[in-house]
Amino acid sequence: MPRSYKIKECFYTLQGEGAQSGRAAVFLRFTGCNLWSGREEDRHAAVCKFCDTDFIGTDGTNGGRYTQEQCVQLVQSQWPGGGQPYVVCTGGEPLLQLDAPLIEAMQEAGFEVAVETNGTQPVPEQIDWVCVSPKADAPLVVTGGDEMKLVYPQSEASAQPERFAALAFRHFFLQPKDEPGHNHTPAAVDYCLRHPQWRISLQTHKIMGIE
Ligand SMILES: C[S@@+](CC[C@H](N)C(=O)[O-])C[C@H]1O[C@@H](n2cnc3c(N)ncnc32)[C@H](O)[C@@H]1O
Ligand SMILES: Nc1nc2[nH]cc(C(=O)O)c2c(=O)[nH]1
Ligand code: SF4
Ligand SMILES: [Mg+2]
Repeated sequence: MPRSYKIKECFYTLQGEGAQSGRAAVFLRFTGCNLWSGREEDRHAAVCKFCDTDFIGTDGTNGGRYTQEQCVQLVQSQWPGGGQPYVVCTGGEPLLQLDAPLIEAMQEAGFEVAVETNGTQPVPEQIDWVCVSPKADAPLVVTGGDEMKLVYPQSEASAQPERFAALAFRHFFLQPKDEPGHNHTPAAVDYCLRHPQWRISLQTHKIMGIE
């Protein structure tokens, strides 16, 4: 039996966040995370408490259990043609499942492959774009990449931006934490004004009302 990947959902939209914001992309969302079960009753005790995403199961749009070949076919089926095909692997924590053979198969199909990761798992080196979003109190093993996208604020001292500012990333973003009843954008703006190494990343898909 070939190995299978558990996919929550797969859809075509614009990347809403970070340096690639505005770019058309297929999102491949892997099921499961190592920092939260995904169940609301466990959120208060999770390592990562502010997650905005449902990553349980395989019941989303185009979700399912897929072989490597089926994953590539699914991703290809979402791309409209033209431009540089681009896939963003996210989750949950994609690097619990995404491996070098699947990355290479998507690249052979013409895709540039990006990953959104919490930085707790090693990154296969052939990936084209690495976005790391560290979480307070989770071990950070990925200390370089294309972009650091830190959700701000995280109250814990271990997630202050200063802790990450000297790491080997090309771009440094603060992304205001989306938290019901709070507006964290002014604090993130203020931090960026005082520390020009950092830029703001707004979740523009939420502003636009798209996936
Ligand atoms: C849902 S995560 C999946 C990928 C990976 N597990 C991670 O944390 O990077 C995708 C992105 O959304 C960010 N994110 C999650 N919840 C958020 C929230 N409430 N407000 C702002 N960004 C959030 C994460 O930090 C990460 O950059
Ligand atoms: N449009 C859009 N952009 C995104 N960038 C990162 C996302 C994610 O959930 O990983 C995301 C997402 O869910 N939608
Ligand atoms: S690490 Fe990522 S997917 Fe996991 S709970 Fe946190 S934000 Fe959500
Ligand atoms: Mg999202």
